[in-house]
Amino acid sequence: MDVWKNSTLSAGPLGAALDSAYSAYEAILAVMLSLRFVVAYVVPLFHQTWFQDGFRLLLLGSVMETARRFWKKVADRVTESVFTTATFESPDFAFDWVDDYLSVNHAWGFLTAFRVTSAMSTQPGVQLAKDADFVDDAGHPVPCYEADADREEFWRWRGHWIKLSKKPGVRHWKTGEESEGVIRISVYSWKKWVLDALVKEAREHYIKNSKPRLIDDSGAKSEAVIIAHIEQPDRIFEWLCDFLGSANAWGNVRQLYVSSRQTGPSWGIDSSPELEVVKDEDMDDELLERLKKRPKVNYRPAADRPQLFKWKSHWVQVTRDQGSRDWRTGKEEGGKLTLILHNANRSILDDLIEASRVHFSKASQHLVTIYLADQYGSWSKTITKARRPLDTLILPNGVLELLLDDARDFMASEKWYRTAGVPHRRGYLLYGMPGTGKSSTIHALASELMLPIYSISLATKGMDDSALQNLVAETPPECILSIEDIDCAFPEPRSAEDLEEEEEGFQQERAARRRARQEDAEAQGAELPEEILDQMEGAMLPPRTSDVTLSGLLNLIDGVWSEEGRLLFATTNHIEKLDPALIRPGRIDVKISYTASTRDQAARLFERFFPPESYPSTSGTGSSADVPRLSSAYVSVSAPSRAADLDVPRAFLNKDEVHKLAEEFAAAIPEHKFSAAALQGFLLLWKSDPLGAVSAVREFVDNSEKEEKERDDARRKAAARRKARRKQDRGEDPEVL
Ligand SMILES: Nc1ncnc2c1ncn2[C@@H]1O[C@H](COP(=O)(O)OP(=O)(O)OP(=O)(O)O)[C@@H](O)[C@H]1O
Repeated sequence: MDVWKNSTLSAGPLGAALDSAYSAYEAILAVMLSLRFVVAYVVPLFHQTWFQDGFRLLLLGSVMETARRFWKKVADRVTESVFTTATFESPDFAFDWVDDYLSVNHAWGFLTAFRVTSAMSTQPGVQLAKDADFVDDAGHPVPCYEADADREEFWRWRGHWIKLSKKPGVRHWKTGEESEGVIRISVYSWKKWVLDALVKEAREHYIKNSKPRLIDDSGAKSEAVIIAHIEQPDRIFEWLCDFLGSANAWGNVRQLYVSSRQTGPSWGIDSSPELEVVKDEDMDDELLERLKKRPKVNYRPAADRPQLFKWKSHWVQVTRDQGSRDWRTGKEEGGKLTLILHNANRSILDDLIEASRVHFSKASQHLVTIYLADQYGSWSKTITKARRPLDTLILPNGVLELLLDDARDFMASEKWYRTAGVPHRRGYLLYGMPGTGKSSTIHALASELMLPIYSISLATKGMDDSALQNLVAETPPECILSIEDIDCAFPEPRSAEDLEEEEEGFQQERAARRRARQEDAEAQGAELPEEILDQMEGAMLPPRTSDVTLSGLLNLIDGVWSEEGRLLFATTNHIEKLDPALIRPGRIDVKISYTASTRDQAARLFERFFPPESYPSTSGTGSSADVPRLSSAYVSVSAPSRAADLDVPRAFLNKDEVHKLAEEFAAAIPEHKFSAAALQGFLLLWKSDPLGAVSAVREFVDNSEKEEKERDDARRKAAARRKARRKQDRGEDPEVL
């Protein structure tokens, strides 16, 4: 038939008939051949006993297999109608609900297959009570058994038989969150409500009692949670750090940074209080006492596994991502906190942030927070100082009251400003010689008005208009914006000689200012590290000019960002350098001049230092230990010897006596000669001996005047030397000095 197949001719009806006939013939032939084969070879086999047995077995097997299949079909049908089956897959929350519920209710009681791990605080508790310690008393991890049911398990729940199986999934390396795990539950009941009730109960149990499994912030569960990222140096970062510390959120943190520096926010991780110094034979009592004063150890959580803590019955997961650290100050920048609320209700996040704000404000109500600007335009450093009572400032009568009333009135009249179409801003300029209380005034006002201070020093190297704009844009509506050394924005063309001279004067001024700040902090029992002092004065090194322009400053004052009820305080030691446009009314509304102390101020300062009924009426208790520390600053003043016997009861100076001493002290001080800072420095030397202070004040004045004269002479000589050098350089004949 190949002929037909390959033929290009059409076969036609006759061809087709012939073809069919031939096919039939072939089929008959095949059947006959098969029959012949069967008769010849197979039939005889049936006479063989072994074949008959084998055949019977085969037949039986087929029948049995058919019956099994039939039964399975029937059983599946019955199961489908009688059982309710559910599958739970991780990382869905439903997996955790039932996983936890089954574990807690010992549903896997007869199971013999487990996955055993050293306990992780994140997983639902098999054989572990919730919130149990996951390490033993010696600090070693305890084992944790988890069901690994590759076969089915039966469990009786509320009168129903339940068939269980579980395939544990894969764990996330960091959070322990599980994925690809499967739990299958079949309830022997066709009523779906039994399964429903089980799932509901498991869910409720999980929400009420269980510590949730940590979750990955990019994971599938994120739809059912709220994830919030908070970055440094935002203020909320600081509130939260403080709050999380108080909520013991870092209680179980395992990776810590340990340092003796006390900078940065408080994380609430304290060193063990029960540590005690044990005296040994190499230790005398003095050393023991000294060792007992343990330095504070600062623990910071490293970027570690997320931590879970409960806040108002809500589970909150927090992860800390570390920013970069300044190698010099150890201060961290660009850190991040990620909060995951195991709840999709956003109002809980609002509540949490509000609670942290309130907590922060309460904790710092006796403190003033000062945010310091860096040259990159961010508020990168924060310091807190004790509040400064107004009466610690000795200013001409009425000045403080005026400032305070004005600021209060301004803050209370936002509506008036709006209705009158006047920009709601108020500018104050405090100007005058260094050390007369300008910064202290801002500090005291901030304390009284309970406002944070945002402090920018225009002398900060690299500060420019755009940094200034960024900084101001980031300040909150209610704050004091303090711009120090505002005159730096107005450099004058100066000769090299002027510059050199100015630099010399500046360095002296700078040293005095640092000393005053350090002493101020010490008087409050604090210590200002060098880097903070640098920052407080903007790490100002020559040239003491700024890249900030007049228009930049005017923009700052006039710009839209200034109309939010902020109090602007500008300070300068050189009002004469300021452009009149900057300080015209509307930009600067109140100008206060700070001068060297009058006699009256000196007397008040003395009385503030020595309250009545606190000091013995005889001299001799001056702390000689203080002298070396401060003497370099305020010429040599000899402290009296500690001759008086402290055990002998003596009368204390009463109000009149103190007043009299104050007048005596003030009489020795020339009017408008010494700044309050200078007088304060002197009085600090005698802080426990008012009589000694009075008897030494004349020497102090004489020495100071002498020193000033020497300084002037030295400055004049240096200037003359420079002039002579320049003449020589020009080839002229230098005058002989
Ligand atoms: N009028 C004052 N009353 C009380 N203490 C003062 C007064 N003036 C200065 N002091 C003290 O002197 C120190 C320095 O004061 P402060 O920094 O306020 O001066 P300042 O005028 O801002 O100086 P500068 O212009 O150098 O910044 C502080 O310890 C402060 O307590």
